Amino acid sequence: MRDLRLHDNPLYHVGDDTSVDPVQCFPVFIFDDHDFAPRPSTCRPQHWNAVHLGPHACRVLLESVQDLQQSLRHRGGDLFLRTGSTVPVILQLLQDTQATEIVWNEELGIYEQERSQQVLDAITANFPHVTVHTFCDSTLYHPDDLPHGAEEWERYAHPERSKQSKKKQNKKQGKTAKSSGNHLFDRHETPGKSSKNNLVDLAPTRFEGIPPIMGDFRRAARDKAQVRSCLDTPSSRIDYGTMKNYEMPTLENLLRPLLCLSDDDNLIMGLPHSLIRQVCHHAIQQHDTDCKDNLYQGIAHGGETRGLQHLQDFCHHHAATAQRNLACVDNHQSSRLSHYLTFGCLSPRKIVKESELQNQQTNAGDCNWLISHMTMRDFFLYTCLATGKAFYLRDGIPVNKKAAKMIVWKDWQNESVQLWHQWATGQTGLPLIDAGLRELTQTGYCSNRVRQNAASVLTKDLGVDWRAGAEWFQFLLIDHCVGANWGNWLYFSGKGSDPKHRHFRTVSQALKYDKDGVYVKMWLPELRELVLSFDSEAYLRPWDFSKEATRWKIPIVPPESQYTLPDLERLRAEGRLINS
Ligand SMILES: Cc1cc2nc3c(=O)[nH]c(=O)nc-3n(C[C@H](O)[C@H](O)[C@H](O)COP(=O)(O)OP(=O)(O)OC[C@H]3O[C@@H](n4cnc5c(N)ncnc54)[C@H](O)[C@@H]3O)c2cc1C
Repeated sequence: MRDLRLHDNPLYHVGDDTSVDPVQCFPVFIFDDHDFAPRPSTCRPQHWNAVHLGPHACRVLLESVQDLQQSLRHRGGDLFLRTGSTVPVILQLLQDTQATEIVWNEELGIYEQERSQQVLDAITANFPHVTVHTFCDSTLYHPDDLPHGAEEWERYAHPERSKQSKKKQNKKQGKTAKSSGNHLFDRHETPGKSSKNNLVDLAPTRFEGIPPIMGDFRRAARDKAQVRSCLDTPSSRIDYGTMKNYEMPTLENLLRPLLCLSDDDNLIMGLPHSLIRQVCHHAIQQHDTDCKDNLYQGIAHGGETRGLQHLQDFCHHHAATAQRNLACVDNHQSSRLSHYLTFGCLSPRKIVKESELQNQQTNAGDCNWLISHMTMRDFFLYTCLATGKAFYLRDGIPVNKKAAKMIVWKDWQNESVQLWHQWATGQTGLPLIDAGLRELTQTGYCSNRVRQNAASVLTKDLGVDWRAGAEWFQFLLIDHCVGANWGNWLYFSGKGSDPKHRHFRTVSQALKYDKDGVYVKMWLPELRELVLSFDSEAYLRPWDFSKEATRWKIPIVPPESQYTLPDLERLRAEGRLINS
């Protein structure tokens, strides 16, 4: 599901280095029912449901599959579509095609890995002669190229420290696992599996010793691993096979389990079915809407073809002047590449390659930030793999344990459920947060700045279990990716890898990153109607503007807690705080 592209995709190069005859190939995509149907939520299993793939992500997925099918058809092949449950579908396919090899790219997440294991076990049991190849192709660095074992990670993350204790290390070095080199098809056997299979090793034990701090990870990964070169589009040696194909499902079809929720069904994240249906309708409306018609350019479509065009355009015309820190970003201010990466319509190596090309052409570091963000993304993806199930625990994996202890989660009682509802539906009274949740509901996207603030308020101000926020984001985001979403939630809730324990003061953030109030006005029509002021600050903290204050809802957290100390002092000195 996360490799919907032809460029830089090892699936289309299997056999390049071995066989003489062309390889017959049947590219298949399975719409697995489990991805679209409600399942128990992680944080309130008895009462609430969640879904693996929300409506906006479904839309982008469908567009990406459609695009890939078109591209394969242009090459004389096809993308064969199936629906149902992955395991029986694959067994049936092996039966129908009499294939001797099967290849897939791994999805990076613990539950995703469990599914992959189930498929592997079923194949081993039913088709012992079939060889399985698995790849890990959604990260910048290949897992085989990263350091192995705690000592090697430490050595690359802290070369200075390591030099000092070289003597000590030399003794131990014999015990350190060896890196497996830099070959394209290096893979690790999973112990106990048939030796003919070529399986990439993504078990948590493989990543033992991975640094919990982002800077350390990036340094070690950069210094130890090379970014592998991009593969061309499919090998010309592929002979596309033919078999029965099925119709592309419609988005309505995929969203049926959500569109048909009834009173007997558990609520998705405790929220009314009407809201869930509303999100579905937004997604359906945006399907095939041309983003150029959209004033805000907020609708992002899926597919490799669009992804490659957008990447080129962004790197060459906008990356140098991008302002990704703002609350309101269109697709010139921030790259808007995340949904292409999520579904594998673009490979991270392709992004780095295009960035380097632009850097060379301008002899400047226009795209350095983008390259650096690809290693940041790897940090979250690999941390997720390394952490295993602890990644989903309420108390998380804090690097700053002392500070993490200060965050106490409220029990799920009436008060916290109400706070949760207000936050999730964009009714907190804090314009930046409410605008963010509304934008997410309608489009499936909001900027990194807004995501950070929303996470900080829910966890550090309201004390609501971070996993509820992560699951609601999982439902809403077009670019949902387990490592990036859950990892960032852990980070900003104070239960993850943020050593500084950042606490965002949302009003001050709005004063800095949405200073003209463009963003909040765009997403909060009621604020626009209520506040008719020339002073843009009135939109960012309406309760402090006398006329409007009486009619604007009082924020659910004390407003003064949402200013930095310098802002609070300045505004107090100027006599501009009325209700704070
Ligand atoms: C609470 C929270 C949840 C998030 N959930 C996701 C998610 O599910 N999927 C996702 O791709 N990103 C997630 N992010 C990270 C980030 O917000 C988005 O990647 C970014 O906003 C997407 O917009 P863009 O493509 O224009 O990014 P840009 O700012 O242009 O960055 C370029 C690329 O770098 C990567 N990137 C940037 N920041 C991060 C980051 N903090 N963590 C990981 N990768 C990053 C993304 O692939 C992004 O496309 C989350 C951040 C927070 C705070």
